[in-house]
Amino acid sequence: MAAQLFDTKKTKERVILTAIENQKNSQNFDYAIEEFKNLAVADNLEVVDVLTQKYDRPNAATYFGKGKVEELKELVNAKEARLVISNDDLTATQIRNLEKMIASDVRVVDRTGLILDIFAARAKTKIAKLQVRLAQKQYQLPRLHTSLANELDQQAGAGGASFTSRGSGETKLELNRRTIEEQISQIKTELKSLLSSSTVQRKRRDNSGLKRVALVGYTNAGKSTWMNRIVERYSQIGNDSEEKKVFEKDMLFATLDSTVRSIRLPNKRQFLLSDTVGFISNLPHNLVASFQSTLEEASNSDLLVQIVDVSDPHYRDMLTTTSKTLRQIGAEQIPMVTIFNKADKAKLSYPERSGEDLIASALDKKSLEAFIDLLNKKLFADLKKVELLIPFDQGSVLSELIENNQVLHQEYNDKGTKIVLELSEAKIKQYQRFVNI
Ligand SMILES: Nc1nc2c(ncn2[C@@H]2O[C@H](COP(=O)(O)OP(=O)(O)OP(=O)(O)O)[C@@H](O)[C@H]2O)c(=O)[nH]1
Ligand SMILES: [Mg+2]
Repeated sequence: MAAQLFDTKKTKERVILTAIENQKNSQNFDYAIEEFKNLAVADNLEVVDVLTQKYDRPNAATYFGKGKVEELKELVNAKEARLVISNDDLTATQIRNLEKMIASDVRVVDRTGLILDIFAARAKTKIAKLQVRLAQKQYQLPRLHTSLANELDQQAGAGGASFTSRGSGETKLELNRRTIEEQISQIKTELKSLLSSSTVQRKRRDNSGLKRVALVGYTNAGKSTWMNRIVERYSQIGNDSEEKKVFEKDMLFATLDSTVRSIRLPNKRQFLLSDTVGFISNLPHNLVASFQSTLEEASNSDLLVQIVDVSDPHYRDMLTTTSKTLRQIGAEQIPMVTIFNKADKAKLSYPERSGEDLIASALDKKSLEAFIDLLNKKLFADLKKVELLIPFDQGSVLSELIENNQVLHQEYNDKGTKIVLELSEAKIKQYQRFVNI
């Protein structure tokens, strides 16, 4: 990847981006190009030009039409680019043909390859690194062709081939196919053993019965920042909240793994909050396991909190991308509130509530309170007020109830302690025998 290969050289790979505008994407085409450019920049590449063509169906052999490929070739020479990236996925044939027609030392890759490259640079934990490597291998396999095979000859056994690296080894396409297949099965085995001993599993098996809230939304919207502000203020264990913080940074895909934290509000209501990987259009989510766990996290929630950067002129497109992704993963039925974040930057007044929405800034204390207020209303709407009578010999039940719930009223009679509190249906069932009727 760019980061691996060029960090030492301190030069950026010069790249030309290419895209086809068709009936389907023409409405948001400008935005699609901007998003594409941002991805390239996130991969430490220097975009020297963008070449587009209006075309309803990409050419099966060369993606672009013949004339356009000529134009691309001239542009590559004029701008001294060594890399061409297509906004659509390319087949092995298209890659091979384009590389042949442009120049032998120019690499052609596609958007999915680019996203995987960014992921490879961002992955920090051993599991995340292996997951991305697995995705890269699975992605390479059907796209294997001679020049990639050369590269793999040199890289076999190393930490995963990046598309900006080049080799000049002997071509052994079949051998390389088998090598990749073996690497895939090795990575899978390694991942399996790592995952079985990791906390990821423990989290999945969580049966605390606590409600789950997932922060979702477009990449760089401020999800991790909200997570950290909430953890700082309301984390279960106050003192080590520093340790519980997640990585927040002004970059695409700062977060690659989902993280779950237990939150306890001053009114004793508790829930699990998860920070997830950011969305972007045409996300290769079936490829990357870290996405799958994120998406699982989102689709197993009781409430989604969508964060959107309202200071971005394209925030409406970002909302559309998020709803499309949620639909794809079958999470569109889960109740959702939307935080129009970075209101400070957008110079809007905040915090301001409108129905299920909140205009807010993650940097503002009042916004945090408004957010918690909204959460309280949405997440705990199913709580019912009940009166329980706890006999005196059931002291531990009473203390557990007091510890975990806000007690609205408490008094004693000759049979035991009478308390009034709000409980979920499930909890009412659990304490059915104490319900005072
Ligand atoms: N001005 C301003 N900046 C914010 C606000 N919320 C977040 N940021 C900044 O936005 C950048 C991105 O924040 P993150 O929390 O990392 O965003 P994310 O949604 O987790 O991004 P990914 O993990 O990359 O998908 C950081 O530099 C934050 O400091 C806000 O309300 N106002
Ligand atoms: Mg994040």
